[in-house]
Amino acid sequence: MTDSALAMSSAPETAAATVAPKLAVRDLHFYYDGFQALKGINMDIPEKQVTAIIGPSGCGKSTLLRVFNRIYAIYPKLEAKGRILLDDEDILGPGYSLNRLRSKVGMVFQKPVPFPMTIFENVAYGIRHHEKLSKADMEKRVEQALRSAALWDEVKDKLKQNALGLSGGQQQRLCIARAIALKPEVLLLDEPTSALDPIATGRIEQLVEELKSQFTIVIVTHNMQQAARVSDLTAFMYLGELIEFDRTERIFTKPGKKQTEDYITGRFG
Ligand SMILES: Nc1ncnc2c1ncn2[C@@H]1O[C@H](COP(=O)(O)OP(=O)(O)OP(=O)(O)O)[C@@H](O)[C@H]1O
Repeated sequence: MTDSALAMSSAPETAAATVAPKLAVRDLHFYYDGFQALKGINMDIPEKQVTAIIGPSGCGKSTLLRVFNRIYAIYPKLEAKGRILLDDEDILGPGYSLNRLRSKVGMVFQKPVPFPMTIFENVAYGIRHHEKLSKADMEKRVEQALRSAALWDEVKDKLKQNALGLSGGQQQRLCIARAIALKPEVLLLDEPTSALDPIATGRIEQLVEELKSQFTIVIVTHNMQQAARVSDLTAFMYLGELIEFDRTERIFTKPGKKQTEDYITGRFG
């Protein structure tokens, strides 16, 4: 990110300046086997707000999102340099265990990927990995997660049915329920509606709006209207750099950079 963009992200008019950052990204660089996909990213992601990441294909949106829960950690040739502070603690540091990170940062992918097991088990499975709950408490927790994901009413009478029998939109809400059942603090959504029809998309967008009172949400989207509808802040990336990061309203009405303006007006990308 350039100095001026960094200054902009901490300007008084931005939400980032008025709400304490939940995630603070500091001079982040990322390499795929020597190829640099992220170049010196700096940004403050505020708590309990929705931050959208937009930009043309290949600009590094998904890479940035994935670094937030260190998905790359299992591949030896991928490397992140810099710091990402979650509540002031560096999640890239050697002392921060993946298990701890995964309990604090949940992720939902582009294509809904339910496990081939019952609807109930899909949500309970991850909880068991992190906590030992009584049967009654587990049932309560699963119900709570399904309610928060706006799916309970549709599945409460078929919790023992296989999750693969749900519609695509229901499967994606199940994946959101699975992520929030672990009570994360940050929820990462990687193009969560790109495989869904407009009605299912609308439900997920409404859900994002509801969930932001409980979670800090970061969403990668190709769909600029979606970013404009659901997010409080928008980050525009291009070729691995964070070009501009500001309140969504401002990005879409009065962007500070020509590249941002060209992108949102459809002149490139
Ligand atoms: N596993 C990988 N190995 C090597 N290079 C990769 C890998 N994944 C992504 N890249 C490269 O890193 C850059 C950023 O990719 P990334 O997937 O983060 O972009 P994106 O903005 O999310 O794109 P899209 O909108 O198409 O999903 C691209 O140049 C891409 O080719």
